[in-house]
Amino acid sequence: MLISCGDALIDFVPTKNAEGREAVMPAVGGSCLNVAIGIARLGAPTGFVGGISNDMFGSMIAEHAAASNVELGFATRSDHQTTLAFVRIVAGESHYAFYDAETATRNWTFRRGTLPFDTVEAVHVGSTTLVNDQGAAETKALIADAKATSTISFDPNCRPNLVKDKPGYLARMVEFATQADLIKMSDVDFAYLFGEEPYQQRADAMLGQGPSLVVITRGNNGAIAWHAKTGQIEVEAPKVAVADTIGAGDSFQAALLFALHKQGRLARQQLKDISADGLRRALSFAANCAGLTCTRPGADPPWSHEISWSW
Ligand SMILES: OC[C@H]1O[C@](O)(CO)[C@@H](O)[C@@H]1O
Repeated sequence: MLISCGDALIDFVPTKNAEGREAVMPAVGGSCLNVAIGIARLGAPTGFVGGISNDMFGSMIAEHAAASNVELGFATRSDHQTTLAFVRIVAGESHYAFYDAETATRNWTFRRGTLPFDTVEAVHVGSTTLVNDQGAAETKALIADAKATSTISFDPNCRPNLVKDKPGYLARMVEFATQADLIKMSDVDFAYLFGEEPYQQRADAMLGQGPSLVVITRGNNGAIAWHAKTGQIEVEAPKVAVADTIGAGDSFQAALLFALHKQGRLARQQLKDISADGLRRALSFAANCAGLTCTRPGADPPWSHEISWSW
């Protein structure tokens, strides 16, 4: 099975009501839950680790995840409120205002011994969970136990307005990156973390510290990957009518992990040995799944019956 560990929340997605006035639509989100939902909908057994509230929004999250076939037995349910994220789209980019003090997402603990790591092919971590000290510490403990048997996937999914101490956050992101086998980030995240540094230079530095695959997604400009064995591979994004980009990167990550799983290339050594052709197919599959997600509002990754391309 695959595990995604981190944030689950409700996004309030901008829309218009029948009179054309501004309105918001609640939609289940949170990068790490989106990744779990994306993998499960494509058809691989997937569990979610993180906090889910017992409140009304928490029930909405749990029902939505379960309906997408995500195993929730490893999640921590609590009476803390659900994190809420209000989204505004500015020049095509999603901006988030988080209501996240003392929420269920922050009050999650990794319960040692409860996860069957010997049957877990990969663990995905990242996003807003890593902004606060407790979430980062719990995630580190989970990685320490998972690392011997499972591939570690990481997406910083930076949300700058949550970051209070940027140098500390940057150091933490670099530390998580060195723990990962597979790193994916958007071009916007890259610019936030590393400024004008050339992609290739940073990717090479990351590959030298343990990871075997680094991917940068670039919206409608596709994605570029650097792999220790196959070198640089670039794939295009499909041309689509964009509703919004919420969850597109999460959908990309879910589909990439799913494709590698289907190819039998997700385990650490298998990923190191993947062929250029296999990696290109997996990346194209991911770009197509992300494109489909962009055509619908909120984080709504595709189900296997909705896709025609193969991994
Ligand atoms: O996780 C932080 C935010 O990022 C998203 O996952 C999209 O990538 C949203 O659903 C969420 O509000």
